Parts: sequence; structure tokens; C-alpha cells
Amino acid sequence: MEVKEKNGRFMRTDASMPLQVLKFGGTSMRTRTTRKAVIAHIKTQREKAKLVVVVSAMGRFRDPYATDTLLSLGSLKMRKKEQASLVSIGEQLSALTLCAELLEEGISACTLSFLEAGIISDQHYDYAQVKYMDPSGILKALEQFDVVVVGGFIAIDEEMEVTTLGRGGSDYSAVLFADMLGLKEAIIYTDVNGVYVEDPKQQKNARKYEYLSYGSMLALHSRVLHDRCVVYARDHHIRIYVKGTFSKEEGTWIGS
Ligand SMILES: Nc1ncnc2c1ncn2[C@@H]1O[C@H](COP(=O)(O)OP(=O)(O)O)[C@@H](O)[C@H]1O
Ligand SMILES: N[C@@H](CC(=O)OP(=O)(O)O)C(=O)O
Repeated sequence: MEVKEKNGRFMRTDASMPLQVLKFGGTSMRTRTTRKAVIAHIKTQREKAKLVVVVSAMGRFRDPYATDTLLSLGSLKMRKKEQASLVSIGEQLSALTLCAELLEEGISACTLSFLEAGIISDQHYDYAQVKYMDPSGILKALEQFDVVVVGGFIAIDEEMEVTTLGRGGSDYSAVLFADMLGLKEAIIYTDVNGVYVEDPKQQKNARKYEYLSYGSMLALHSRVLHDRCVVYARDHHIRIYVKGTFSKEEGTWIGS
């Protein structure tokens, strides 16, 4: 996969401008109350850098705009392309909602369409392979806004049809955006305070890792991070910090 250059040059006009990629999953985006914690992190990180904020659809099954709720409105008889288009509404709505709330808080924010977000894939609608990435839409938005909110999990094919990166794929989007922007780090916020030896929701006393190698993270087979995210981060030397949205505790670093 390549990062597409615009007019023969990488369009990062102000290379000294600090940039960070943050990702918030469906459990963090679920309600107005949970999003207050999301906004608090955005305010803190915005002091240090301009931000690309990657979001998943709000909540889980039965929440009105969660991915599985949207899928339940469809039919397996629909073409995969139509199913992808249906679920993409969840990420789009989540990004627009957070953007509106950030604006209400006086934060300079915008959202981008999936086309502007610049992840171009093949036509494998439910598990798309990324073909190339074009950072020009995000970079243009960052010239004007402090925070650019983008939906995760979604890409676009060369005929401008929506594709998806596989269930749980917003983590993968986060490292793709980091790489697209030439960054070596992404922060992934979730509803637990890092990566543990066992699922902390099942095992209250589970020990948290301060640090995990990419290989150990993959071997853990937890659902905290999508495998595609970890493999891409390993292959492109991108460190991931997994942190709790609802706590000030230190999280877990994943690296080589
Ligand atoms: N070893 C583990 N360490 C931390 N969390 C784990 C682990 N195994 C499973 N989990 C689960 O992963 C969940 C986070 O992933 P996910 O539900 O996809 O969150 P998000 O909404 O942030 O994408 C946690 O709520 C936790 O229950
Ligand atoms: N909303 C998509 C993508 C995703 O990654 O969601 P989450 O970050 O909430 O696991 C899904 O449910 O598959």
C-alpha cells in the first residue's frame, strides 16, 4: 500500500505542527455522558497537538445507531455493498455527533466524508484491503481546524462506494490514519484501563500490562485491539497506547 502524494509532494504543509491520532470505540461513544469523558481527553490532548479523532458507531446492539442495530435493520439478502453502506451510517453519525458537541464546547472541529478521509480500498465490501491512502483531505482540514473527526472502520473504493475494514476495524483505521500522516504513535481509548492478562470484566483481579510487544499482543487473542491493527502497527513501527476513557490510570504501551 502507498501513501498517495498530491502534485508529487506529501502535502504536510507545516511539518512542525504536532499531530496526534486518538481513537474512541463504541463503548466510549455510547451516550452523551460517556462522550463527556471523550471530550475531556480531546481537550487535554488538544493542548499539545492538532488531533485526528477516529470514532466508532455509538454503543452496542440495541443502542439506536450501533453497528449491530443498523445491521438488524437490513437483510442478508442485500448485496454486501448495501450492507456496508448501511453500517457506515453508524460511524458517520458518531463523527457528526461528536463534532457538534465539540463545537458546542468552543473547540475548532470538523468532520470529513469517507472520501475526504482518504482510505482507498478494493471492493471487498465486508473486509476490504487498503490499496492506498491520500492524506490531502485531512491535511487541508487540519490547516483550518484543531480537531478533525473521522469515522473509523470504513474505506471507499475507486468507484466511491463504501467498504468496511472488518468488524472491530476502527482500531485498524487509527493506525492507518497515523501512518498516512507520518506519525509513529496512536492512542486508542476504550472502556477498560489498558490490556490485562485476562479480560478485566471477567476477572476483577486481572493484572494489567504496562507494556506488551506486538507479538505478545497478538498471542493474547483479546478483543481489545483488532489483529489487523496490531499487524499493521508492527509492520509500520507504530506504537499504540491503550488507555481507559473513564479513568486517569496509566494504560498499556504496545510496541516492538
Ligand atoms: N485481556 C484483555 N484486556 C483488556 N480488555 C479485554 C481483554 N480481553 C477482552 N477484553 C475486552 O475488550 C473490551 C474492549 O474492546 P471493545 O469492546 O472492542 O471496545 P471499544 O468499544 O473501545 O472498541 C473490554 O471492554 C474488555 O471487556
Ligand atoms: N462499529 C464497528 C467498528 C468498530 O471497530 O467498533 P468498536 O471500536 O466499537 O469495536 C463494529 O462494531 O465492528
